[in-house]
Amino acid sequence: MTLNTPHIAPNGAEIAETILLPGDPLRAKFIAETYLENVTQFNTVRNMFGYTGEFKGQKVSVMGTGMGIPSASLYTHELIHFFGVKRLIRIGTCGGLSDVVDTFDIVVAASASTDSNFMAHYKLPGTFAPTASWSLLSAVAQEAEKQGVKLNVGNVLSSDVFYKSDFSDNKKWADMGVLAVEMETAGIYAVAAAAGVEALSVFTVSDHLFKGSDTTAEQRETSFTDMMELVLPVAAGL
Ligand SMILES: O=P(O)(O)O[C@H]1O[C@H](CO)[C@@H](O)[C@H]1O
Ligand SMILES: O=c1cc[nH]c(=O)[nH]1
Repeated sequence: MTLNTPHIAPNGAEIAETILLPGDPLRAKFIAETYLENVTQFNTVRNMFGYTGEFKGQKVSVMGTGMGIPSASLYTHELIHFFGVKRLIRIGTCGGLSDVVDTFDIVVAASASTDSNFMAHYKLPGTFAPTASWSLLSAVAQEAEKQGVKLNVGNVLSSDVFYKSDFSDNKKWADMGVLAVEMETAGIYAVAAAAGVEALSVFTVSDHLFKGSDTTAEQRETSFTDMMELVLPVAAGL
């Protein structure tokens, strides 16, 4: 039976139980073309490209989520509930907030604060704390140790607002020890938690909101490659 949803139409093509989720669908295409073998494209709806291939013989999918919690939570819901995805690894960019983080560092979200109202729809009798899967987080930490890669593991802010009307809001999150800002993780962690599946977000710091960044194309390329080399063996369960 071929199952399609309003936003994902594989027409019978396989989606792996583990999926990498960049925000940008063109980045999903680049990852499939650069790192995976025996690739098939499983989604083109709204140009939110999705692919399944193999990394060292193990099936892995990769698909864009778009930007923001409404978009990312919609795709992760469909991937989990209609296509049987069990492990979701967001691979994104983020803006550095904390002093301990520098541009091009790798950040791993152990947890995600948010200014979004998304959690309200769960109607919980309190405040939900979106948290990473320990098995994915510990696997990435072990892989980083093996590769000698430095990680910044902690809380990130998943914000609904890229251009804040009051820039000092960023400082308030930084003062709470929040490492970096991005726009999807709290929603992805909540959707995964509600479904009892695993999720983790890993980022490269593309800019720092309080430190000047004088960056080169080569540095950007290297930091992306470092993140991919860290995450791919984990996604493939190697
Ligand atoms: O690089 P991606 O994964 O899209 O992530 C970050 O970049 C976008 C904003 O430019 C937001 O989606 C934010 O979360
Ligand atoms: O969401 C994001 C991503 C990168 N840089 C930012 O400042 N915000």
